[in-house]
Amino acid sequence: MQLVIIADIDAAKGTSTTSELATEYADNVTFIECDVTNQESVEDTLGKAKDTYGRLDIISNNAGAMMENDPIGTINLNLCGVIRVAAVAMSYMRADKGGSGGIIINTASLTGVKPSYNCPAYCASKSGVIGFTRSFAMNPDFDLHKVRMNCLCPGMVDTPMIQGVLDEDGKEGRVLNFDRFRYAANLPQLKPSAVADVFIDLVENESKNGAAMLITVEGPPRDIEFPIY
Ligand SMILES: NC(=O)C1=CN([C@@H]2O[C@H](COP(=O)(O)OP(=O)(O)OC[C@H]3O[C@@H](n4cnc5c(N)ncnc54)[C@H](O)[C@@H]3O)[C@@H](O)[C@H]2O)C=CC1
Ligand SMILES: CCC(=O)/C=C/C=C\C[C@@H](O)/C=C/C=C/C=C\[C@@H](O)CCCC(=O)O
Repeated sequence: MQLVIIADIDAAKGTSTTSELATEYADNVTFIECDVTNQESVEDTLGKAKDTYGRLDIISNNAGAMMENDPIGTINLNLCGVIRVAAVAMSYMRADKGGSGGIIINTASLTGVKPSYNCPAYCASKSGVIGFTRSFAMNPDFDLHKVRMNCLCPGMVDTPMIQGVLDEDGKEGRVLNFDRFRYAANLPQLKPSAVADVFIDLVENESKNGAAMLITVEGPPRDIEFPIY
Protein backbone atom coordinates (compact mmCIF):
# COMPACT_ATOMS: atom_id res chain seq x y z
CA MET A 1 0.00 0.00 0.00
CA GLN A 2 1.32 3.48 -0.91
CA LEU A 3 1.19 5.93 2.02
CA VAL A 4 1.83 9.64 1.38
CA ILE A 5 2.94 12.45 3.66
CA ILE A 6 2.56 16.01 2.41
CA ALA A 7 5.04 18.35 4.09
CA ASP A 8 4.85 22.12 3.64
CA ILE A 9 5.46 25.36 5.56
CA ASP A 10 1.91 26.45 4.71
CA ALA A 11 -0.27 24.53 7.17
CA ALA A 12 -3.55 25.91 5.78
CA LYS A 13 -2.74 24.85 2.23
CA GLY A 14 -1.27 21.54 3.37
CA THR A 15 -4.28 20.51 5.41
CA SER A 16 -6.73 21.57 2.72
CA THR A 17 -4.81 19.62 0.09
CA THR A 18 -4.68 16.58 2.38
CA SER A 19 -8.43 16.83 3.00
CA GLU A 20 -9.09 16.96 -0.74
CA LEU A 21 -6.93 13.87 -1.32
CA ALA A 22 -8.46 12.04 1.65
CA THR A 23 -11.80 11.91 -0.17
CA GLU A 24 -10.13 9.55 -2.64
CA TYR A 25 -7.24 8.09 -0.65
CA ALA A 26 -8.77 8.01 2.84
CA ASP A 27 -6.24 7.76 5.69
CA ASN A 28 -3.37 7.06 3.35
CA VAL A 29 -2.49 10.77 3.07
CA THR A 30 -1.37 12.87 6.04
CA PHE A 31 0.08 16.36 6.48
CA ILE A 32 3.09 17.47 8.51
CA GLU A 33 4.06 21.13 8.76
CA CYS A 34 7.69 21.50 7.73
CA ASP A 35 10.14 24.32 6.96
CA VAL A 36 12.86 22.92 4.68
CA THR A 37 15.16 25.83 5.62
CA ASN A 38 15.15 24.59 9.23
CA GLN A 39 17.28 21.53 10.06
CA GLU A 40 15.26 20.58 13.16
CA SER A 41 11.98 20.86 11.26
CA VAL A 42 13.25 18.59 8.48
CA GLU A 43 14.61 16.05 10.96
CA ASP A 44 11.31 16.05 12.90
CA THR A 45 9.24 15.68 9.73
CA LEU A 46 11.19 12.82 8.20
CA GLY A 47 11.60 11.18 11.60
CA LYS A 48 7.81 11.21 12.07
CA ALA A 49 7.37 9.80 8.57
CA LYS A 50 9.78 6.96 9.33
CA ASP A 51 8.20 6.28 12.73
CA THR A 52 4.68 6.34 11.25
CA TYR A 53 5.23 4.25 8.16
CA GLY A 54 8.42 2.34 8.97
CA ARG A 55 10.22 3.33 5.76
CA LEU A 56 10.77 6.11 3.24
CA ASP A 57 10.77 5.11 -0.45
CA ILE A 58 10.04 8.21 -2.56
CA ILE A 59 10.93 11.83 -1.73
CA SER A 60 9.64 14.76 -3.77
CA ASN A 61 11.97 17.68 -3.01
CA ASN A 62 9.61 20.32 -4.40
CA ALA A 63 9.60 23.36 -2.08
CA GLY A 64 10.70 26.53 -3.82
CA ALA A 65 9.91 30.14 -4.63
CA MET A 66 10.91 33.02 -6.86
CA MET A 67 12.26 35.81 -4.61
CA GLU A 68 14.75 38.05 -6.44
CA ASN A 69 14.06 40.58 -3.66
CA ASP A 70 15.76 38.04 -1.35
CA PRO A 71 18.50 36.36 -3.42
CA ILE A 72 20.22 34.67 -0.46
CA GLY A 73 16.85 33.45 0.80
CA THR A 74 16.22 32.06 -2.69
CA ILE A 75 19.41 29.98 -2.52
CA ASN A 76 18.63 28.96 1.06
CA LEU A 77 15.17 27.69 0.17
CA ASN A 78 15.54 26.41 -3.38
CA LEU A 79 19.00 24.84 -3.10
CA CYS A 80 19.94 24.42 0.56
CA GLY A 81 16.43 23.12 1.28
CA VAL A 82 16.83 20.43 -1.38
CA ILE A 83 20.26 19.41 -0.06
CA ARG A 84 19.05 19.38 3.57
CA VAL A 85 16.00 17.19 2.86
CA ALA A 86 18.06 14.82 0.71
CA ALA A 87 20.69 14.40 3.43
CA VAL A 88 18.16 13.62 6.17
CA ALA A 89 16.11 11.36 3.90
CA MET A 90 19.24 9.43 2.90
CA SER A 91 19.91 8.59 6.54
CA TYR A 92 16.60 6.67 6.56
CA MET A 93 16.56 5.39 2.96
CA ARG A 94 20.05 4.02 2.33
CA ALA A 95 19.99 0.23 2.05
CA ASP A 96 23.43 -0.17 3.67
CA LYS A 97 22.13 1.50 6.86
CA GLY A 98 18.85 -0.37 7.39
CA GLY A 99 16.79 1.40 4.73
CA SER A 100 15.21 -0.01 1.56
CA GLY A 101 16.80 2.28 -1.06
CA GLY A 102 14.42 4.37 -3.15
CA ILE A 103 14.42 7.61 -5.08
CA ILE A 104 14.75 11.33 -4.36
CA ILE A 105 13.33 13.58 -7.08
CA ASN A 106 14.36 17.24 -6.87
CA THR A 107 12.43 19.99 -8.62
CA ALA A 108 14.82 22.22 -10.55
CA SER A 109 13.65 24.29 -13.55
CA LEU A 110 14.25 25.05 -17.21
CA THR A 111 15.98 28.16 -15.87
CA GLY A 112 18.60 25.88 -14.33
CA VAL A 113 19.96 25.37 -17.85
CA LYS A 114 18.43 28.36 -19.64
CA PRO A 115 19.50 31.59 -17.90
CA SER A 116 17.11 34.51 -17.58
CA TYR A 117 18.20 38.04 -16.63
CA ASN A 118 14.87 38.30 -14.87
CA CYS A 119 15.68 35.92 -12.02
CA PRO A 120 19.44 35.34 -11.61
CA ALA A 121 19.29 34.03 -8.04
CA TYR A 122 16.44 31.68 -8.96
CA CYS A 123 18.41 30.44 -11.98
CA ALA A 124 21.49 29.95 -9.78
CA SER A 125 19.48 27.96 -7.24
CA LYS A 126 18.05 25.69 -9.92
CA SER A 127 21.42 25.23 -11.64
CA GLY A 128 22.68 24.17 -8.23
CA VAL A 129 19.87 21.63 -7.86
CA ILE A 130 20.83 20.12 -11.22
CA GLY A 131 24.52 19.98 -10.29
CA PHE A 132 23.74 18.45 -6.88
CA THR A 133 21.46 15.83 -8.45
CA ARG A 134 23.90 14.75 -11.15
CA SER A 135 26.87 14.70 -8.77
CA PHE A 136 25.02 12.66 -6.14
CA ALA A 137 23.91 10.09 -8.73
CA MET A 138 27.46 9.58 -10.07
CA ASN A 139 28.71 8.25 -6.72
CA PRO A 140 29.74 4.56 -7.04
CA ASP A 141 28.36 4.11 -3.51
CA PHE A 142 24.97 3.82 -5.22
CA ASP A 143 25.58 0.06 -5.32
CA LEU A 144 25.61 0.15 -1.52
CA HIS A 145 22.87 2.67 -0.64
CA LYS A 146 20.55 2.07 -3.66
CA VAL A 147 18.98 5.55 -3.51
CA ARG A 148 18.48 7.04 -6.96
CA MET A 149 18.31 10.79 -7.54
CA ASN A 150 16.79 12.76 -10.44
CA CYS A 151 15.64 16.31 -11.09
CA LEU A 152 12.78 17.86 -12.99
CA CYS A 153 13.44 20.90 -15.22
CA PRO A 154 10.04 22.25 -16.24
CA GLY A 155 9.30 25.41 -18.18
CA MET A 156 6.44 27.60 -16.99
CA VAL A 157 3.79 25.58 -15.14
CA ASP A 158 0.29 26.85 -14.29
CA THR A 159 0.67 26.94 -10.49
CA PRO A 160 0.09 29.40 -7.61
CA MET A 161 3.74 30.51 -7.81
CA ILE A 162 3.18 32.17 -11.18
CA GLN A 163 -0.18 33.62 -10.20
CA GLY A 164 1.29 34.85 -6.93
CA VAL A 165 3.94 36.87 -8.73
CA LEU A 166 1.34 38.26 -11.14
CA ASP A 167 -1.04 39.17 -8.29
CA GLU A 168 1.71 41.20 -6.59
CA ASP A 169 1.95 43.24 -9.81
CA GLY A 170 5.71 43.61 -9.36
CA LYS A 171 5.39 45.41 -6.03
CA GLU A 172 7.40 42.79 -4.08
CA GLY A 173 10.25 42.60 -6.59
CA ARG A 174 10.14 38.82 -6.93
CA VAL A 175 11.54 39.25 -10.47
CA LEU A 176 13.81 42.00 -11.76
CA ASN A 177 11.54 43.03 -14.63
CA PHE A 178 7.86 42.50 -14.01
CA ASP A 179 6.84 43.26 -17.61
CA ARG A 180 9.25 40.54 -18.77
CA PHE A 181 7.71 38.14 -16.27
CA ARG A 182 4.20 39.05 -17.43
CA TYR A 183 5.32 38.31 -21.00
CA ALA A 184 6.74 34.93 -19.90
CA ALA A 185 3.60 34.11 -17.90
CA ASN A 186 1.46 34.67 -20.99
CA LEU A 187 3.37 32.09 -23.00
CA PRO A 188 1.82 28.60 -23.22
CA GLN A 189 2.22 26.89 -19.84
CA LEU A 190 2.53 23.27 -18.77
CA LYS A 191 -0.16 21.71 -16.63
CA PRO A 192 1.10 20.33 -13.29
CA SER A 193 0.00 16.87 -14.44
CA ALA A 194 2.64 16.99 -17.20
CA VAL A 195 5.31 17.33 -14.52
CA ALA A 196 3.68 14.63 -12.36
CA ASP A 197 3.73 12.20 -15.30
CA VAL A 198 7.52 12.57 -15.60
CA PHE A 199 7.84 12.15 -11.83
CA ILE A 200 5.99 8.83 -11.99
CA ASP A 201 8.07 7.64 -14.95
CA LEU A 202 11.27 8.32 -12.99
CA VAL A 203 9.96 6.38 -10.00
CA GLU A 204 9.10 3.41 -12.22
CA ASN A 205 12.10 3.55 -14.57
CA GLU A 206 15.17 2.52 -12.59
CA SER A 207 17.52 3.07 -15.54
CA LYS A 208 17.51 6.89 -15.31
CA ASN A 209 19.52 7.52 -12.17
CA GLY A 210 21.00 11.04 -12.38
CA ALA A 211 18.87 12.20 -15.32
CA ALA A 212 17.76 15.84 -15.42
CA MET A 213 14.43 15.80 -17.23
CA LEU A 214 13.54 18.73 -19.48
CA ILE A 215 9.76 19.28 -19.55
CA THR A 216 8.42 21.94 -21.94
CA VAL A 217 5.37 22.66 -24.07
CA GLU A 218 7.54 22.44 -27.19
CA GLY A 219 7.92 18.67 -27.18
CA PRO A 220 8.02 15.42 -25.21
CA PRO A 221 10.03 15.24 -21.97
CA ARG A 222 13.67 14.28 -22.46
CA ASP A 223 16.93 13.75 -20.61
CA ILE A 224 19.04 16.91 -20.84
CA GLU A 225 22.32 16.07 -22.58
CA PHE A 226 25.24 17.78 -20.88
CA PRO A 227 28.71 18.30 -22.41
CA ILE A 228 31.40 15.87 -21.26
CA TYR A 229 34.74 17.51 -20.35
N1 LIG B 1 5.48 27.19 -11.66
C1 LIG B 1 6.49 27.12 -12.55
O1 LIG B 1 6.44 27.70 -13.65
C2 LIG B 1 7.71 26.34 -12.22
C3 LIG B 1 7.99 25.94 -10.90
N2 LIG B 1 9.13 25.22 -10.66
C4 LIG B 1 9.44 24.76 -9.30
O2 LIG B 1 8.40 23.87 -8.87
C5 LIG B 1 8.39 23.80 -7.45
C6 LIG B 1 6.95 23.93 -6.95
O3 LIG B 1 6.56 25.25 -7.21
P1 LIG B 1 5.09 25.60 -7.73
O4 LIG B 1 4.19 24.44 -7.51
O5 LIG B 1 5.21 26.19 -9.08
O6 LIG B 1 4.73 26.81 -6.77
P2 LIG B 1 3.93 26.83 -5.40
O7 LIG B 1 4.24 28.15 -4.78
O8 LIG B 1 2.51 26.45 -5.66
O9 LIG B 1 4.57 25.63 -4.52
C7 LIG B 1 5.70 25.85 -3.74
C8 LIG B 1 5.42 25.23 -2.36
O10 LIG B 1 6.59 25.35 -1.56
C9 LIG B 1 6.16 25.64 -0.24
N3 LIG B 1 7.25 26.25 0.52
C10 LIG B 1 7.76 27.49 0.39
N4 LIG B 1 8.74 27.69 1.30
C11 LIG B 1 8.84 26.54 2.02
C12 LIG B 1 9.66 26.12 3.11
N5 LIG B 1 10.57 26.95 3.66
N6 LIG B 1 9.49 24.87 3.60
C13 LIG B 1 8.55 24.04 3.08
N7 LIG B 1 7.73 24.38 2.05
C14 LIG B 1 7.89 25.62 1.54
C15 LIG B 1 4.99 26.61 -0.44
O11 LIG B 1 4.19 26.71 0.72
C16 LIG B 1 4.29 25.96 -1.63
O12 LIG B 1 3.30 25.04 -1.21
C17 LIG B 1 9.31 24.94 -6.97
O13 LIG B 1 10.57 24.40 -6.60
C18 LIG B 1 9.47 25.81 -8.22
O14 LIG B 1 10.68 26.53 -8.22
C19 LIG B 1 10.00 24.83 -11.65
C20 LIG B 1 9.74 25.20 -12.94
C21 LIG B 1 8.59 25.98 -13.32
C1 LIG C 1 12.04 32.97 -16.99
C2 LIG C 1 12.11 33.95 -15.89
C3 LIG C 1 10.77 34.48 -15.57
O1 LIG C 1 10.53 35.67 -15.65
C4 LIG C 1 9.69 33.54 -15.19
C5 LIG C 1 9.86 32.48 -14.37
C6 LIG C 1 8.68 31.67 -14.09
C7 LIG C 1 8.62 30.43 -13.51
C8 LIG C 1 9.68 29.73 -12.78
C9 LIG C 1 10.69 28.99 -13.60
O2 LIG C 1 11.02 27.82 -12.87
C10 LIG C 1 10.28 28.59 -14.95
C11 LIG C 1 10.71 29.32 -16.01
C12 LIG C 1 10.33 28.93 -17.33
C13 LIG C 1 10.65 29.73 -18.39
C14 LIG C 1 10.21 29.32 -19.69
C15 LIG C 1 10.44 30.03 -20.76
C16 LIG C 1 11.21 31.35 -20.70
O3 LIG C 1 12.34 31.22 -21.53
C17 LIG C 1 10.33 32.47 -21.16
C18 LIG C 1 11.14 33.73 -21.33
C19 LIG C 1 11.30 34.45 -19.99
C20 LIG C 1 12.70 34.98 -19.83
O4 LIG C 1 13.61 34.42 -20.46
O5 LIG C 1 12.86 35.98 -19.09
